[in-house]
Amino acid sequence: MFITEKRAQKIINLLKKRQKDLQLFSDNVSNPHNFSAILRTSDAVGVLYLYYRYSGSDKIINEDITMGSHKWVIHQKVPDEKIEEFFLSKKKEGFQIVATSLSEDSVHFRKVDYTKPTIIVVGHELKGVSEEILHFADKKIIIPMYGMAQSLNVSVATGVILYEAQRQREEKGMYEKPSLSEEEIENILKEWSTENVIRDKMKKSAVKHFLKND
Ligand SMILES: C[S@@+](CC[C@H](N)C(=O)[O-])C[C@H]1O[C@@H](n2cnc3c(N)ncnc32)[C@H](O)[C@@H]1O
Repeated sequence: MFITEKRAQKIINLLKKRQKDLQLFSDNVSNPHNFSAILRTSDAVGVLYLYYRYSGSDKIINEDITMGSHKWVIHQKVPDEKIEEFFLSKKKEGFQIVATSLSEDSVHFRKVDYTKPTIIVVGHELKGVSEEILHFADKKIIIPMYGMAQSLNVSVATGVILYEAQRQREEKGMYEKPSLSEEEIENILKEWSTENVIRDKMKKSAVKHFLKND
């Protein structure tokens, strides 16, 4: 074990609030600031799984923006050739696919029941969500816009939608009852405890400690 009991308890408490059936898919959000802000909001709302497609070559996570939150959200890249398989398997697992789309046939984002197993799809800064993924959407949603600009920044839009999901889930008491089983919590805790994440943190604090006492 690389962590103290106190820290382990803190992680367990966090995992008890994680909403394993509220997931996010980032369809080629390409600006690391945006992607990192999305990760940070996901952590705040209790999202455990964030999937993403990314074709850029830059590092997609900016740690100055995530402020460490990326360590507590499981983020997995889905390769292009696995997109279809990914969404078909999510549907099979019982997830509704809710994709953002600035089109006229989209419904108001608050008209969706986010207490159901849901995967929310947000899209590229210029191109939006790809047709390929819109094809799998059970619902298309829009945040009403009353200004001059046609759309919101993608990380802002994600925050607005995720906090509506959080509001609905809070109302239903879904943060009071863990969605992860004890076994799942134990496995994630084990993984997070031994991952470089925590070892790095320990190393950093050890370095600080040594520096102080130098
Ligand atoms: C800047 S927008 C993309 C605009 C693009 N021209 C389009 O038509 O989709 C980037 C992403 O932010 C999210 N977004 C921005 N404004 C939104 C809104 N009003 N409703 C829903 N999603 C929005 C969506 O995920 C969108 O794919």
